[in-house]
Amino acid sequence: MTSIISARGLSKHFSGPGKTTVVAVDDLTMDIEPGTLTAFLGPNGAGKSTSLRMLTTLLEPTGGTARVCGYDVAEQPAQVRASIGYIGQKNGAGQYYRVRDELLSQGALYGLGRVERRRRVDELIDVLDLGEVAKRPTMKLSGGQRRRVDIALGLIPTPRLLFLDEPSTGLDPQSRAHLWEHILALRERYEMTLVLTTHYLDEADQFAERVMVVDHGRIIADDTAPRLKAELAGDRLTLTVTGDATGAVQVLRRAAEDSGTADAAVVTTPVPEGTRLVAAVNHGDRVLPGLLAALREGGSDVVAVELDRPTLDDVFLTLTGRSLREDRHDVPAPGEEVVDGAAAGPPASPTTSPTTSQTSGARS
Ligand SMILES: Nc1ncnc2c1ncn2[C@@H]1O[C@H](COP(=O)(O)OP(=O)(O)OP(=O)(O)O)[C@@H](O)[C@H]1O
Repeated sequence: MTSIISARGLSKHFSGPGKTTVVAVDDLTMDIEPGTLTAFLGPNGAGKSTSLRMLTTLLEPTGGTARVCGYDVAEQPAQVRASIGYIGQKNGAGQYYRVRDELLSQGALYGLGRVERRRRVDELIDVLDLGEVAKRPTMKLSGGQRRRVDIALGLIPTPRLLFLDEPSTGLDPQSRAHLWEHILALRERYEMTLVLTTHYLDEADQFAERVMVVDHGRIIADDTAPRLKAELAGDRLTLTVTGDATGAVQVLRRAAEDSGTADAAVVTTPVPEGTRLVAAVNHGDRVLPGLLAALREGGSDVVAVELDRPTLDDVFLTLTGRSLREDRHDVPAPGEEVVDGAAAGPPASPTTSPTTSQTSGARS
C-alpha cells in the first residue's frame, strides 16, 4: 500500500540560548499507511509538535525530506496544505463569532458554494454534537466544546489526512472521553487517516493503532501498544508469602528468568503477613499457574497474589529510565505564549495555509 506520509531523515534544529543548538527533531524516518490512527507519545519538549509542524509545512525542516499525500513538503507545500487538516494546540475560532457563522466563513474561505457550505457546516455541527451551541459565540463555550469547534473548522474541506496536536490537553476526563467519541466517529465516517500528539498514555494505548514513542527528538519505539508493552515491559507479579521466603524468592526468580524478562530481580519487603515479593515476568497470566504449583511444592505458603499489566509508562520507563508521568509539566515552548483560547483567524487562503485552526506562523 502507498504510504500517505513518508519521512526520511527529517530534522529540525533551533538556535538555543547563547550559541547552542536545540535539536528538536532528529532523523525522523517513518511511513504511515492510509486509514490508520498514529499517536506520537512523549514528554514535554520531545519534538512531537515540531514533527507535526514540519509535516504540515508550518515549519521548514533543517534536513531530510517528507512526502505527505503524495506531495513533497518542501517543494509542493500548497498541494500538501490543500490535502490535509491541522488542528493546533491553541483554540483557533474567533472569540466573538457565533459557532455556525465561524464555520460558514471557513467554508467560504475554502471556496465552497453557499448550498454546499451550509450542507457541510450542518453536517459537522451534527456529527460533532454542536447543535445546542451553534448560535453562541465561541468565548461562551466550555473547553471541550471549543475543541470540537476547532475540529469542525479543520474538517470543513474534508481532508483525507488530519493532524491533531494534543487534541484533549486541558480537558477534564469526561470531556476528553466525549471528544474521543467524536474523533473516532469522524474517522469512521470520513475514512480519514489521523496523526496526533498526546501526553496521555491512556489515549495512545486505547485509541492508536500505532504508537511512536518520542524522546529528545528521536523515535525510540514504534509499534502497536500491545506489542510495545509485551516486548518492552513485563507484567508485575506481587506475591505475599508467610514464613521463610528464601525458597519462594528462588522459585520466583527462576520463573521470571524462564519467562524471558529483561530483569529477573526479585524485590522483597517485610509486611505484617510475612514477606512481599515483586518481580517482572513476561506473560504473567501464563506463568502464574505453574509458579503457584512450584511454590506449593517447595513448601511456600502464598496468601496473596497480584498481577499488574504493564502500561505505556512502563514502556517509557524501560526505554529511558524515566517515567512519562514525572516528566509531564506544562511549560510553553520558547517563543510560545500561554494564551488560553487565543483568537486566531482562519487561514489566509486555502492554498497558502493548511486547514488550521491555529495561528500558522512558524516558530523558527
Ligand atoms: N521556535 C523555537 N525555538 C527554539 N526552540 C524551540 C522552538 N520550538 C520548539 N523548540 C524546542 O524544540 C524542542 C521540541 O519542542 P516541541 O514543541 O516539538 O516538543 P513537544 O514534544 O511537542 O512538547 P509539548 O508536549 O510540550 O508540546 C523543545 O526543546 C523546544 O523547547
